[in-house]
Amino acid sequence: MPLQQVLLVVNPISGTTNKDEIIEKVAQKTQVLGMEMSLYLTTGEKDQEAIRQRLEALNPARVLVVGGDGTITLVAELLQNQDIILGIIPAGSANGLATSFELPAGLDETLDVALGPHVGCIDGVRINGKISLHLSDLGLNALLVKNYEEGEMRGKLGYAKEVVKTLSEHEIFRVRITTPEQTLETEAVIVIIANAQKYGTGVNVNPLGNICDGRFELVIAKRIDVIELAKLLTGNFDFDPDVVTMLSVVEADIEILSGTIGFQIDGEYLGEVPRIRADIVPGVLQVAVPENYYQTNQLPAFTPKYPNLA
Ligand SMILES: Nc1ncnc2c1ncn2[C@@H]1O[C@H](COP(=O)(O)OP(=O)(O)OP(=O)(O)O)[C@@H](O)[C@H]1O
Repeated sequence: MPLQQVLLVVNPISGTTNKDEIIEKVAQKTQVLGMEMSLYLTTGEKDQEAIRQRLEALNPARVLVVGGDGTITLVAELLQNQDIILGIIPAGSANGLATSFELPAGLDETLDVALGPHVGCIDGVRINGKISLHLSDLGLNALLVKNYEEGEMRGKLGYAKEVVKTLSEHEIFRVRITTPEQTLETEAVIVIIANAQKYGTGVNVNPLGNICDGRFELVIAKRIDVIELAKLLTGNFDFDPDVVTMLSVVEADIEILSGTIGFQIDGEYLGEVPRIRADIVPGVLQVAVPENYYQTNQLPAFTPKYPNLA
């Protein structure tokens, strides 16, 4: 029988983790498990096309990704609706997706999960034709992402500096949100389109979120309010409806009535837009998760789409 193929995609420049040690360990573990590993190092140029070719040539059962959200999203786009499990080895400055799956801290434990038998699913949210797997938004945070991308300082200090700048220059906009259930017109500083619960920074914006429930949430903050922000951060979702509204939906049409506003998908700033349409694409990805993931999160058990791989 041919050996099971594993493609390891590594972004050599993401975060500060030593990638050589990870590559070495994956090589050892796959060998012990009777799998064959191939390595692809990203270059920052035409990586998606190069990975697509390797997927076609190798037909792997799994793709392990070592990088931040950018690299994971790049690979995840190629794995949609495929018979391939994604294993995440977080090694970026933003690891939002890893946070959602509560991956263990140590490298050995992370690899055991990434190569292990437990599989979860991720819904996608299709926004203006692009797939968001995590968190996207209009307004305040998109402006922060833009400022951070354009700023010269990286890391937490650079981020903090841009938070202060962004809070001083953010704008309040008028928005009309139409869902199958209702139409809502309101002022907002941010409209978050949330598939997951937390941003990569650990900020919990969507306590109700489940990444595989066939729905996504809209979190609309009408103004910046310290008390409501503290509630969000501590997972208390008894919001003052005058400040924060949450809607759980399968589709939404979001129109900016006061012109255009900054928009970001999964940490990538995409410019100002007058309108977005979003709808859920259930279970587009299969992801290796820790054994107790479903129990600790009180989620119904997930039956893999391709049980032969689990
Ligand atoms: N070999 C490379 N050289 C330079 N840039 C690269 C290389 N490989 C990938 N990249 C770039 O790395 C970015 C993705 O980084 P990723 O999100 O995985 O890590 P990160 O440390 O969280 O990054 P960031 O701090 O930019 O969010 C993409 O912009 C991609 O073009």
